[in-house]
Amino acid sequence: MISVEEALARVLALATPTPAETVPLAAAAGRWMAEAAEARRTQPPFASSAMDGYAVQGPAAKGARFRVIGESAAGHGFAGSVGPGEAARIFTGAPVPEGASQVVLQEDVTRDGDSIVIDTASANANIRPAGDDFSAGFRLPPRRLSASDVALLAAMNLAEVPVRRRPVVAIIATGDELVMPGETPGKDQIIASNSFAIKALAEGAGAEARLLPIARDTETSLRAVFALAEGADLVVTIGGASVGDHDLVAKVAADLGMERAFYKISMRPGKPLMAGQLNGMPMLGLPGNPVSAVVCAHLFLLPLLRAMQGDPAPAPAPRRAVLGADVTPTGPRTHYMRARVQNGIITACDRQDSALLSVLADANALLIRPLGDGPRIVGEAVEYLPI
Ligand SMILES: Nc1nc2c(c(=O)[nH]1)N[C@H]1C(S)=C(S)[C@@H](COP(=O)(O)OP(=O)(O)OC[C@H]3O[C@@H](n4cnc5c(N)ncnc54)[C@H](O)[C@@H]3O)O[C@H]1N2
Ligand code: MOO
Repeated sequence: MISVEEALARVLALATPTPAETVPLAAAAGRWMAEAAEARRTQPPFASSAMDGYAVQGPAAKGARFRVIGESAAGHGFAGSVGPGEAARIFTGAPVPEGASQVVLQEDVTRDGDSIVIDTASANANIRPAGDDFSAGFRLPPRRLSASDVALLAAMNLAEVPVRRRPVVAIIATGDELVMPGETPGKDQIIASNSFAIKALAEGAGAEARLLPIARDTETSLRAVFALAEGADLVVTIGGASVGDHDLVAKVAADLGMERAFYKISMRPGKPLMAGQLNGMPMLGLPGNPVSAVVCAHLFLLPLLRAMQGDPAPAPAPRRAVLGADVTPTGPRTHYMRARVQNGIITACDRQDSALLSVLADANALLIRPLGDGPRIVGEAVEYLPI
């Protein structure tokens, strides 16, 4: 069995970035940029008013009087210039007229016909200089686009953006015991659940996920469903990864030409994970136990999907918290304990069986217990991954 770190390195070595495609900005949130973006203009392009008020040659002293000679509104600047003793009515976002150096808030003046008198003096200019936000040529390095990023790209006057094509993930649940939610299971059957978590996680990471039909525990059925994965960028199987007589995924994948990167990791849950390259496409064989599949997805599938979209640092980033309750020593496998973290305090869930979806759904973190770690007590610092 190899370590989690070694397994992650081998999984990431399977990643090839997907090709770039150009999408309209309105469809770009959540996508990974394929290259840096460059601002086509300066923002703001002119010195603009931060307030509604009067543009004057400042600083305007208390009691000073100015004659209002024009108006500058957003989208309609004042063509003239403001001299000593003169003011232009101005609104937020409007260009500051030539000659003006201060915008006095309208709340701080009394208007008297064509004049204003300053009631309250202020040192604030209330002017945003040209280029205060960014200048033409400003570069946004490649990253996964947030809502704020797409607004920034819009302000940079970019209508579309080159991004990595969404990796297409084919998800294959395996097992004679499985039926789809809503169907009527036979007396020995259960509902396929893992596939929905894996699909949701993959989509959350920017992938396009396809749920293929459930493969039955026969070589023929598995082969048939593997064939449906053709054209995907990544194939993920769930279950059938262990050593039982009906665990056929490794055999069928090998028969189909999978070059194995590894099988089995010293981690808990998730020991029987397999990974490799199947006809030029990376393949992850997740264990069937629901929690094992989801833990493996957080640790390996999501980093792989990030790497396929060009993320230069795709590995999970552990955070730190202090223990809210004691934990017992770990065994010979790194243990990813389902846990709840709140306000920097993390507490492992009472029950850690890898079949318990109700516990997983209650958890918001995986408490990382290094293999061979001793007992840890309340207040000790530990690492965790948010889930
Ligand atoms: N003799 C041994 N037995 C097992 C070992 C071992 O080392 N020696 N490892 C155990 C560990 S650890 C795990 S994890 C499981 C993994 O088994 P498989 O990957 O072969 O998964 P299955 O046997 O197909 O299923 C396990 C469990 O999960 C349920 N399952 C499977 N797929 C789904 C799905 N899509 N949705 C919901 N539930 C699913 C399945 O019904 C089983 O209950 O092996 C241990 N055994
Ligand atoms: O390693 Mo298994 O994944 O304990 O349930």
